[in-house]
Amino acid sequence: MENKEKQELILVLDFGAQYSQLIARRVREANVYSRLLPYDVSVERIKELNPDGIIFSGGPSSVYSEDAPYVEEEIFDLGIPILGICYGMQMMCHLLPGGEVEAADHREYGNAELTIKQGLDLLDGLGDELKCWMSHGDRVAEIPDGFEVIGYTDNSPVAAVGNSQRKFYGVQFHPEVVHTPRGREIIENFLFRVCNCSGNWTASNFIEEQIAKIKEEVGDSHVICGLSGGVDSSVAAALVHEAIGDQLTCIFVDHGLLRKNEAEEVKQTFGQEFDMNLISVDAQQRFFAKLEGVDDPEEKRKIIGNEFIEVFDEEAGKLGDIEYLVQGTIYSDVIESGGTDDSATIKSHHNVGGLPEDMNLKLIEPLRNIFKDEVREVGEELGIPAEIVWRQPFPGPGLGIRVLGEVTPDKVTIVQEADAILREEIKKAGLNREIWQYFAALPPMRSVGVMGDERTYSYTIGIRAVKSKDAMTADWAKLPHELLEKISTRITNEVKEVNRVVYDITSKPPATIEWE
Ligand SMILES: Nc1ncnc2c1ncn2[C@@H]1O[C@H](COP(=O)(O)OP(=O)(O)OP(=O)(O)O)[C@@H](O)[C@H]1O
Ligand SMILES: O=c1[nH]c(=O)c2[nH+]cn([C@@H]3O[C@H](COP(=O)(O)O)[C@@H](O)[C@H]3O)c2[nH]1
Ligand SMILES: NC(=O)CC[C@H](N)C(=O)O
Ligand SMILES: [Mg+2]
Repeated sequence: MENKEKQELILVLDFGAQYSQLIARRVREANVYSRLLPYDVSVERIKELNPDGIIFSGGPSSVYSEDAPYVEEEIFDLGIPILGICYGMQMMCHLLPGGEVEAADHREYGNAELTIKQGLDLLDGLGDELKCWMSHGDRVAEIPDGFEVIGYTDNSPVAAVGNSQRKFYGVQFHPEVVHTPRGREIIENFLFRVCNCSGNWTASNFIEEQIAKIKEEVGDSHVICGLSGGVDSSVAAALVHEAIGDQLTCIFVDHGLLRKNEAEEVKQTFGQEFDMNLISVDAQQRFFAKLEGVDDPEEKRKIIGNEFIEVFDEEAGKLGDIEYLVQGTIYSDVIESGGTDDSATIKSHHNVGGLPEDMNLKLIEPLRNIFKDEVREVGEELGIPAEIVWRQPFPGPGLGIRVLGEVTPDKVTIVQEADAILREEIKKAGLNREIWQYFAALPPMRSVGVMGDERTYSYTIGIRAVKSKDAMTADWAKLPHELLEKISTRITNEVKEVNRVVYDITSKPPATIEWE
């Protein structure tokens, strides 16, 4: 890869701002690859990564408070351009000689009008006045030696600073949020004028590069992947398959708790269209057998999780001689688990349900540094069908936690049928990409109804549809009444064992998204 164009890289150091991820996204939207790292990443590590520029995010701290987070000061000696945003600018000014930060008399939240004194690369081409968005209580009182004030607002005499020689810049406002309408241009100025990036990062470049990397690492070894048909594992598998073809074997476990037609779709797409080595394990009997008579949700989850590992382990064992395991770990997984960069030999990893330690496989996680929507972009570029790329998240235990109480094959069928109708109608209404997750659940109760002059005593289906950003909190979706009516009518007409449909109007918290 020596003669290949170097992949440009911008590091975003996170000081705990709400918007850190957004900064990283904005950079990538300009086709420059970016990574978010904790603020205390060592200068050694930064040198290794050799970025084209560094952005310091905002953050809740004040630079003069006792436990304020700082970078190692040697970072300023690397000759790498730096942009500090809000806290990031304050910290830079505080650490560099001559600079001083103090609590401001007036806090500034919301919109402000920036007057640009001079462009100095960062603000070039933006005119004299700029709408910007502020959220701060501290301000830069003295700028560091060699710096100039390049913009100010009514409340902030120092709202933007720069040292064009050292290529250090700071803005008190937030160019990454939409409320700074021309913020994108400021970020682009930093990337293209200050850091001299060319913008060479796209989904197809990413794919090319990952393929080269995987080939080099894997050599002639054999690789397995737990394929769920979900977005992440599908895209990871397709990418690795593109790299090493037949050396990859995917293992798909049909635990009988999948959605209607899901098993067929996965086999069709990956086994036939992609022509991957796909072992599809029909494990329905053994899952149902283990779940018989169990109605406690936690116990059910444990049983499903354990059985999963057993099946997976058995199949991997049969293949013998496997050196690597592909996982669809994505950036949010890494951030959530506070993980670091270097993938190591695994022990038990919850992501594939906790693989046994003695499997001792090395991990391949090609999606580790990208976001869900970028994963989807890569998936589209790889030619994975839209139904899979745009699929809503689906929990590992599947319908096992949507049939409340004891799980039986009959009950699973009821949920599958109702869920298929719900999905069809939501899609027809054009809401499928807008709603985070929507599904049917079957409570363990019956109620009385009347159908065709006959008394019925049948099941109730609960419909859940939520909007969310990260599944940590969720709002119930305000579906149009006509749509709900259609769904209800179809379910009671077409799913024989159901005589009542209810809509879940609880948010998370206090409820959770799933019912178990
Ligand atoms: N039925 C299954 N067969 C094989 N592996 C599975 C199955 N269900 C889950 N897995 C493994 O567990 C991992 C975690 O599942 P998870 O639901 O978090 O991700 P996903 O299914 O790939 O994507 P999504 O989050 O979009 O559902 C998957 O990436 C996959 O490797
Ligand atoms: O892979 C998974 N394995 C699980 O055991 C599991 N339980 C819940 N979920 C999904 O996580 C999100 C939040 O769900 P809750 O609000 O119900 O906790 C929602 O998107 C849920 O669908 C799971 N995903
Ligand atoms: N949004 C920020 O980064 C705030 C920085 C600092 N805490 C201030 O109030 O000025
Ligand atoms: Mg899934």
